[in-house]
Amino acid sequence: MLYLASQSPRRRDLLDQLGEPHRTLHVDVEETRGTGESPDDYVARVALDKARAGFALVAGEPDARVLGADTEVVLGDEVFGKPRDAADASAMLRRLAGREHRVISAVWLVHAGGERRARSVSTVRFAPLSDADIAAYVATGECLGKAGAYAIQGRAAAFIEHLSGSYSGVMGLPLHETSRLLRGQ
Ligand SMILES: Cc1cn([C@H]2C[C@H](O)[C@@H](COP(=O)(O)OP(=O)(O)OP(=O)(O)O)O2)c(=O)[nH]c1=O
Repeated sequence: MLYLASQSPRRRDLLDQLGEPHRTLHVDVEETRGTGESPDDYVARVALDKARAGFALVAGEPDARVLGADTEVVLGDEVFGKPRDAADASAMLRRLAGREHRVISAVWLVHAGGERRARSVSTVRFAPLSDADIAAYVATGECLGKAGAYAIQGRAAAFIEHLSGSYSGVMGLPLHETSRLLRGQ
C-alpha cells in the first residue's frame, strides 16, 4: 500500500492525478531551519522527517511505502514557509513582488527496502504588486497555510509573470519526479 504522510489537501489531489491508489497518514513534524542549514538541505530534511514519521506508523504492514514532501519558497538564502498570520503574509508578498524567487520541493519515499528522494526547483517571477493588491489578496485568506503566502493554483496565478520548472512542484508535489520515484527510477 502507498501512503502519503501529509495533511495537505493539495498533495492528496496531486497524487490522485498519478492514478496511484493511496491513503493519507497524519504526521506532525517540527519545521525549523537549523543554523547554517542550506535551503535545499532544510527542505530535504523536513520531507524525510515526514516520510519517516509516516513509515513509523505503518512499518508493521508488508509492502508499505510512504511518501513525505516539503515545499518552501526561497528568496536568496531566506526561506519563506507558511505565514504566521495576515501581517506576516503581507510582509512576505511585499518581498516577493517584482522579483524572482525559487520554490523548492523535496519528496522522499520510505519503505522497508530503503529511502529514496526526488527534488524539484522552480523559478517564479512575480509582477510588481501595490499595497492594495497585497491587501486584497491577503483578505481572501488564500495565503494562509501556503509557503511564501501564495497559491499558484489560486488567485495568486495573476501575480506570476513567469514560471520555469514544475507547476505541480510549486503546488507541493512535483508529479514527474514523484512518478519516477514510485516507479523506482
Ligand atoms: C508556493 C505554493 C505552496 N503551496 C502549499 C503546498 C504546501 O501544502 C504548503 C507548504 O507547506 P508544507 O510544509 O510543504 O506542507 P503542509 O504543511 O501544507 O502539508 P504537510 O506537511 O502535512 O504535507 O504550501 C500551494 O498550495 N501553492 C503554492 O503556490
